[in-house]
Amino acid sequence: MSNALQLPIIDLASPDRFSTANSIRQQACIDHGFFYLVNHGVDEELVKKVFEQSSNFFSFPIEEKMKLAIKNHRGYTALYAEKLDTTLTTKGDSKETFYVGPLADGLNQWPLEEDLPSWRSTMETYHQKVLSAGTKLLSLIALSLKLDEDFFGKVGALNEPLGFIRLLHYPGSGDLDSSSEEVYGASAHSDYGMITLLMTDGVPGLQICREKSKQPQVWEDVPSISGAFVVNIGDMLERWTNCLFRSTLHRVLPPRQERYSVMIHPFAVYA
Ligand SMILES: O=C(O)CCC(=O)C(=O)O
Ligand SMILES: [Fe+2]
Repeated sequence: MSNALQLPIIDLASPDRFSTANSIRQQACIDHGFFYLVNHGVDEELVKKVFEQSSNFFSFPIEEKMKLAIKNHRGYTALYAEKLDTTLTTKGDSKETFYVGPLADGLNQWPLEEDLPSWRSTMETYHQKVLSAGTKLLSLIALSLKLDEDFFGKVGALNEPLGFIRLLHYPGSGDLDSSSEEVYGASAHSDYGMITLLMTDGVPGLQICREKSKQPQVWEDVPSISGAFVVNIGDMLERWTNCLFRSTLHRVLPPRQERYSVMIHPFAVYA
């Protein structure tokens, strides 16, 4: 069963920080665990380039992509290689992924510049810009918890920005083997870390289940808003707030037409 829902919209540039922090607390983080973020300062042109470059990489033949197979949590994972809901007995999620980790430690794997010009610089710029939006958002989240704006910085949660970008490609149903198995684009899970900032190409598929222990589970569609990030609270922030904030279960249905998304878990993913 699924319904469309209206998630709260949070304006990162709003001058009224205290009222924004109140909306973040109640509607965004307590009621839903998911919200839209607008006026976040990440340029639309840059987002467009990230999607173009993502599509350029995923359109390579599998042998080429496997040359960058995942190592140190960076690089390529093939279709069906990951299964976010480990209780499922199906073959895996119908998506392929490319991971870009923190920029400073030299562990990232990059496509060759001659194969994909500006690929690396596009991803590096995106990484930095989203990290900066995430830092601003965390100061509002701190305010919403009645903490000092710079609380997360002071306790060291931003010291080493362990940002991981995940580029995702969900092939359309016409490009997948038809099977009777129940395969998801991304099966049901909650995210680790503090927050996730997600951008999609607008193709539907994302759903959330706000009451994970209620049976039968109710899944609601999350429509995309052009240019807005979909932000969700991760397990660590749920833990740190003693379950006041919600790390909401979500999944992606296998899309009929192909779908791209890009997400980043900006901070403290291992802590
Ligand atoms: O592609 C999406 O819309 C969300 C995917 C997701 O939730 C994840 O990979 O953690
Ligand atoms: Fe997720």
